[in-house]
Amino acid sequence: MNCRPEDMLVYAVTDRAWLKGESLKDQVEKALKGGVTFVQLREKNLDRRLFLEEAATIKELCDSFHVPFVINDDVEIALASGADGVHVGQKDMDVKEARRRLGPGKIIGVSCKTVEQAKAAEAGGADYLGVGAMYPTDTKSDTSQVTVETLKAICRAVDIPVVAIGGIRADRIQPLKGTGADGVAVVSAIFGQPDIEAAARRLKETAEMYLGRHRRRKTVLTIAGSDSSGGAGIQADLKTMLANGVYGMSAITALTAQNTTGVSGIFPVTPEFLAMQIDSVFSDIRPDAVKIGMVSSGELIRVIAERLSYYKAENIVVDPVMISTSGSRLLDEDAVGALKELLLPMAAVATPNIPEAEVLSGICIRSSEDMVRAAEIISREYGCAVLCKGGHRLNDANDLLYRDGGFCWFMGRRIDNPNTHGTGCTLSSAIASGLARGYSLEQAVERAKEYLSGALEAMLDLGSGSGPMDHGFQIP
Ligand SMILES: Nc1ncnc2c1ncn2[C@@H]1O[C@H](COP(=O)(O)OP(=O)(O)OP(=O)(O)O)[C@@H](O)[C@H]1O
Ligand SMILES: Cc1ncc(CO)c(N)n1
Ligand SMILES: [Mg+2]
Repeated sequence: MNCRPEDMLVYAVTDRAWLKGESLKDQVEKALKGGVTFVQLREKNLDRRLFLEEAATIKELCDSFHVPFVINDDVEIALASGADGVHVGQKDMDVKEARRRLGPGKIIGVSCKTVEQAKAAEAGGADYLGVGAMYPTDTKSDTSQVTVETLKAICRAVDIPVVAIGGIRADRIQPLKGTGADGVAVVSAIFGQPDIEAAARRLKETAEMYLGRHRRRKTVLTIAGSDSSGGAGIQADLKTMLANGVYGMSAITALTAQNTTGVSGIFPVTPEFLAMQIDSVFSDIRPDAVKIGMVSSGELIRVIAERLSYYKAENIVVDPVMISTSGSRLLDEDAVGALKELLLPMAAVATPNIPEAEVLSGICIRSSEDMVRAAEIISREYGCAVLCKGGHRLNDANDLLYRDGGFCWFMGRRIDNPNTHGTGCTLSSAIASGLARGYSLEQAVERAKEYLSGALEAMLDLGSGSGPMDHGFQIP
């Protein structure tokens, strides 16, 4: 599925009729600042050259806000502008033909009024449905109304996200509560308002109030050590998960007596007790993703691998913690083999720092090229994606993701902050949070780096050593 329920929450459809002298770009930017989660460019009579120009402009803007962008009806403009997809009506191009032309990676939305139309659209490959008109609307005069009961029946009948559309305003959202709709698509309730940004924000708050509750909060389990100073380990993980919009849970592998200057003691739990913690969580609240941090011994690693395999855990992020920022060994040397053979093959992604990547790959890393080679060796050897983190480099904070034979760089501006305790724990937990919420690995890494940079830029300065970050920083 290329789009997620949360993308539908506030779906803005443009309408040139509301421009009133400002550009469409300015209007859409205000809507994006107000928090709209999806944008559709709808043009019915615009010259095609201008249509394409407008589409390319809005696409660039939406990309900068990480908001999906589709074109109404016109597949060719969608392809030419690089839009994320199209939205087609019942009288427009058939969804299967649209899929044939757009390919698997694009979003296709389909307008529906009945359960039969909805099921046919889903079967044809639609990624979401637009259902309406829920109320009388000026935007589309030739459309009949859909009842709340029909909307509810459609939401029950399909698994793909559903957005309600047609004459919707903030004061008309409450009747949609409990239908299962994932959000509302609006035109004049945003673009026809004097303060577009404020209108978008009010719609989002109202939609979250009445429609957000049925979308289950995503959950993430961290299996890691406790850092008494709160800057790394499960403490950093849980703070990071909260800040990244998921519900965090923890199974503790070891207690560490630790602060910003070092680790003065490690008290591992027994394998039996670690298994009990994992079982307690999975038997009651299934995690949508799992982050594995500090695991000090091979026997604890074996228990984790066995339990996660039993539960068929998904979206596993393995942070191969070996040495703390303060230089203390956190993984027994004889456990490296178990980590490689048992945990890496289960991982959606492993996130070694440079020293850890050297241990796992067996090569020295002195350059960007070495980072690529090391990540490739680990990825090919253990079958997982590998994000080789660049925090230990001097001039930048670029991280290298290697997966399926290809690689890409995530550029990071070097932040002049000596307090980097827990950066690795924080990044891997933020990645797990993104995977739990349905982002792709690349999107999850990008959002995680954005979060981490903000938490570093907050310049928290605690302790006499390399201090923790400000996890309370919220990304937009
Ligand atoms: N000074 C910095 N400025 C910007 N980003 C940084 C900085 N230091 C680290 N990072 C980023 O933080 C993330 C973690 O990288 P790092 O190499 O610090 O991991 P780590 O050594 O495993 O951390 P930890 O010591 O917490 O285990 C990476 O995305 C890296 O690019
Ligand atoms: C408990 C714990 N896990 C991970 C790290 C890595 O920084 C740390 N310092 N402490
Ligand atoms: Mg680390």
